[in-house]
Amino acid sequence: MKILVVGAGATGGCFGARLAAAGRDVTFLVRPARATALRAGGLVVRGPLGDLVLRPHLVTSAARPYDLVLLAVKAVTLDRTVVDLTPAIGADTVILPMLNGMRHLDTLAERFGADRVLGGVCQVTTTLTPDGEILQLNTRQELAYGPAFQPGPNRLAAVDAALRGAGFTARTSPDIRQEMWDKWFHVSALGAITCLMRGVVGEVVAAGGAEVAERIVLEAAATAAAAGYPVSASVFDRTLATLTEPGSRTASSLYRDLTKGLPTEADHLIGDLIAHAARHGVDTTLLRLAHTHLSVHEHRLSDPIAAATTDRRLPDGPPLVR
Ligand SMILES: NC(=O)C1=CN([C@@H]2O[C@H](COP(=O)(O)OP(=O)(O)OC[C@H]3O[C@@H](n4cnc5c(N)ncnc54)[C@H](OP(=O)(O)O)[C@@H]3O)[C@@H](O)[C@H]2O)C=CC1
Ligand SMILES: CC(C)(CO)C(=O)C(=O)O
Repeated sequence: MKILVVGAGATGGCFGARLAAAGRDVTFLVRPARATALRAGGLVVRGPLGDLVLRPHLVTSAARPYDLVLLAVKAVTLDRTVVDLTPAIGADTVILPMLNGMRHLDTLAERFGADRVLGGVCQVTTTLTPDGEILQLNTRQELAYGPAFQPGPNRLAAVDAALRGAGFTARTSPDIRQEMWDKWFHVSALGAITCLMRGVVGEVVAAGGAEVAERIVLEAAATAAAAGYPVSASVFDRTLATLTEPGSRTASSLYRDLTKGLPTEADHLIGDLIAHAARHGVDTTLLRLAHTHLSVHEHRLSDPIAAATTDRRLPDGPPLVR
């Protein structure tokens, strides 16, 4: 099975490297700057499971169809990426997105047809270092997938066979939409509290923020329930425990992007959750606060004037109040 991994970043680089190291036929679609870096230094994955250095097969434009496309870009570049990967989609291509959130499923189905789109949940904690290496922050690496729409791709069994036995847990899901909502609930709540407070979980808890974290978890859970995807008690409890654990260094990719000064998936993750909540009349005051906070960051990235005026003092003048 010919596999195209789109994006050799924190997730695509990690799972793609494992697949390539296991002998699968893997090509990475990357943009030119990433291609240059990977040609110079190789694809490097470091972490508690051991280090891996590969000379991956790279293309900077897709010239032919593949059997399986593993889509591993951030939502912020999704629109551009679906254009770039169009030549890779043939009559029998199956697309497995690794993005957090849900909205990308509709984007992919509208562009390429629902019968070739799988839902996917990617359980890994990885980040790109300034050198472009992939750093795995714990030992969990799991990919779950299943039809996102009915009827689903008829090649699911072949996809499953290609992904299994490559050094990470790969499994089909009986209800991938619920699993995606579970992950979305978790990552949005975690992203909201850590970004809002600008700290990892342990720092927020030490500052007295556990109650705020719990209220954010309740808002996210109420939204999932109202949308028809209630999280189970065990998913709820695990997320609440993760977000309120004293001393924990846990954060999310949303927080890592914010603190690195990068564009974030705020709209895709928290904005879209708020939109679902609004449709069902669910109160999301704290999620909206987090979204506003992140939107200021996004605005500042795209507006050089706002960025340049960060340090401007209030002009001298009469006092505003007595
Ligand atoms: N990191 C994590 O721990 C986890 C992340 N996720 C989710 O996975 C998704 C991907 O995140 P992550 O891997 O961390 O993101 P990264 O930013 O680390 O990687 C994305 C990669 O996509 C590349 N890219 C962007 N546009 C294109 C394009 N048009 N063609 C080819 N390559 C492109 C970028 O390359 P370039 O260098 O050119 O910008 C970048 O290397 C997100 O939705 C995230 O929420 C899910 C689970 C865990
Ligand atoms: C589960 C978690 C929080 C792991 O990093 C994640 O998916 C993310 O950071 O985007």
